[in-house]
Amino acid sequence: MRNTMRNTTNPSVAPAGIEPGVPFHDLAQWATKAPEGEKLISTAYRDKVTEDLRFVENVPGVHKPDPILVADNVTRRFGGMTAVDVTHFEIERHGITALIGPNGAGKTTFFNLLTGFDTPDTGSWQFDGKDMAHAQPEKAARMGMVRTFQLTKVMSRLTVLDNMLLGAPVQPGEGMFRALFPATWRKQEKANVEKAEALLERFLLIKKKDDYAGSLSGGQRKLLEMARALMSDPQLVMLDEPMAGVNPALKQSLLDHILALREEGTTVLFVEHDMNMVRHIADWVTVMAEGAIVAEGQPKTVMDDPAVVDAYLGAHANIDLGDDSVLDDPGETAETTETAGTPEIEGPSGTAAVAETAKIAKTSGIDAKEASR
Ligand SMILES: Nc1ncnc2c1ncn2[C@@H]1O[C@H](COP(=O)(O)OP(=O)(O)OP(=O)(O)O)[C@@H](O)[C@H]1O
Repeated sequence: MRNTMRNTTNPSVAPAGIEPGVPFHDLAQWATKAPEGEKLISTAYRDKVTEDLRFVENVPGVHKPDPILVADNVTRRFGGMTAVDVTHFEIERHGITALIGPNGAGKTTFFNLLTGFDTPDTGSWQFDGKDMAHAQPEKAARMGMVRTFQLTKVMSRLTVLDNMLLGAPVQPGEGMFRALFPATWRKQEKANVEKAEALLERFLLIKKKDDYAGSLSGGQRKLLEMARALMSDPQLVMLDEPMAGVNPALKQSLLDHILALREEGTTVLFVEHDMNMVRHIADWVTVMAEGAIVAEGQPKTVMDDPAVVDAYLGAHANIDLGDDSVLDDPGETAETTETAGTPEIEGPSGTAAVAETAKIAKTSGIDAKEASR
């Protein structure tokens, strides 16, 4: 495997703590290791995934060489309508997999099922070899599987830093642990704050850490939600429409963060309608329509397939297939719904806030009362 991790000022010297060829999993440290003005660039995982997927057949439900998630016969019906009917689905470890398809194809419902936010009528799936079919969101998060939402679920009336701390992994028996070992608990809390700050630094939100999350723009909320998802050092991050509502300036930043995740060894599954993004960063594309997986394969093969374009991408196909300039075009405003710098303290309050906080806290297994303090 070729390793091209390099230090941009002195290519022969990797930053301290980063060994060539050795995956570097400590995200918080990663965020602080790159010297000022430099980027760590590695293609080790991209190379591995490209190699692994090179000879995989482009057929729905195909087996992959090193799957981190394997799902079988997952169905979900709403009344008489079948929203999800997936016979077999695998996600290649360390890869970036895009899940695409027309509106109403069942992508979000499938996400909800896999992460324990909804219950299937039938089906089973294993994450890293462990059965997950009945796992609640907090258990899924503890096991290394976290997600973000199409409409961000940041807590408007909590500070940016407190939102980050909601994503910190829970300590087993936290209440008693805290009472019996206050010093150890304080040490853990300090470590969580340090990790949160390092991630905020990396996601360019550190200056906002004491601001209410409600004052962030739409794009910044997406960044915050992604940063919060990383607090538990997940192995698999599932992003539901990360680009929706993000202005072009922040799109590039989001793309870079997703690419960086792969190079740290994190597996990414994302739902997206922005075909330009899919084509730029996906190692593998899976197409859903009417609840089923109807095509999957190498991005180029799938996205250039006229049958897929006509039948499944529909209205989204003409946006930017083949048009690289969309990412850089500052004049593109069609998807820009964010209002950078405009305070918009809305969102949950009172009991609604507590309920909402509890829901988010559950994804990381946090005690809800603690989260809403
Ligand atoms: N809670 C629900 N009750 C009833 N029907 C639902 C529910 N959630 C989803 N559906 C239906 O299930 C189908 C799949 O919806 P889903 O949101 O999963 O599609 P999607 O592919 O994510 O769409 P989009 O790209 O627009 O987000 C749709 O017909 C939707 O109306």
